[in-house]
Amino acid sequence: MGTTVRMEQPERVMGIIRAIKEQGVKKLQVISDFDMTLSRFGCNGRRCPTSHSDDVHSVLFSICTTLQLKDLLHYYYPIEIDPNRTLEEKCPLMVEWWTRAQELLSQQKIQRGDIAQIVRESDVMLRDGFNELFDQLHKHNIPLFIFSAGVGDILEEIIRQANVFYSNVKVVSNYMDFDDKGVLTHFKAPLIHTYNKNNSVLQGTEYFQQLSTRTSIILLGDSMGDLTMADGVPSVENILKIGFLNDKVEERRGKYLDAYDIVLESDETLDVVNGILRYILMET
Ligand SMILES: Nc1ccn([C@@H]2O[C@H](COP(=O)(O)O)[C@@H](O)[C@H]2O)c(=O)n1
Ligand SMILES: [Mg+2]
Repeated sequence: MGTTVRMEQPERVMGIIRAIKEQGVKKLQVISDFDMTLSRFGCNGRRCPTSHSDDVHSVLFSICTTLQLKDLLHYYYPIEIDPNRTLEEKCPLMVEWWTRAQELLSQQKIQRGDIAQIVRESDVMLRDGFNELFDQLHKHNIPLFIFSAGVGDILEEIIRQANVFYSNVKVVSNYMDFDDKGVLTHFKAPLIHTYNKNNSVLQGTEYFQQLSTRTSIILLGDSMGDLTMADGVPSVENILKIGFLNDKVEERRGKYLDAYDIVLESDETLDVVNGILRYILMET
């Protein structure tokens, strides 16, 4: 299926991009979701796994756990993306999903040192064009904040194995906690799920405060929950929201077009993002 780029207000979008360019690279920061935004949604006709590893057939997980994680995914994921349910309905169910999945993972006696193997065995893939995105941001000293409800230890290892975990990349996510023998016992608080990716889980990080001069933002997400990721930025002047609409495209298009400035349908690449960045970074 071909890729489609949609915008409800193309003139407004051009205005935001021009304003970001005029403000200059020193004012820019990128805030991005990880799973299904920086990583691919589909590969070879199948769904790619997320950093939760529900679909990873790791020799380190019991078959029973793999099946239970899959059952959870099949039950809760349709709720997560249901455009007809309210946030009030979804939030407690998301907490339930994350809590149950984290408990299952915590029973697996995963060793800190196993994470690299779990990632190597997994089919998780970054979107085509990830090298250009990470390299350009690093070259121009543009901070990249990855705000993910996935598993931080796994996603950090994914970008490390892709050789793009540069010094300008900061990750906030759900992190594993290990005992003194390096065995996973539980996950650290706060629990970050799809619909609480906002300032409420960033207390104490001071990340956005340190970047208070970076008032131009490019926000990348794939969920309606990703739209609040920049809420903690003190004084936003220009924000360009780019949304990957990966699944249930027809049903969700209307809401995505209302919320995101640019909506990318069936696009497994970062080409549009890279094209916009190239234009912004181009010397005039
Ligand atoms: N057990 C779980 C729980 C959630 N997911 C998916 O992970 C995504 C969250 O990560 P982001 O980087 O996108 O914030 C979310 O969209 C869930 O569908 C999962 O795969 N397994
Ligand atoms: Mg996502």
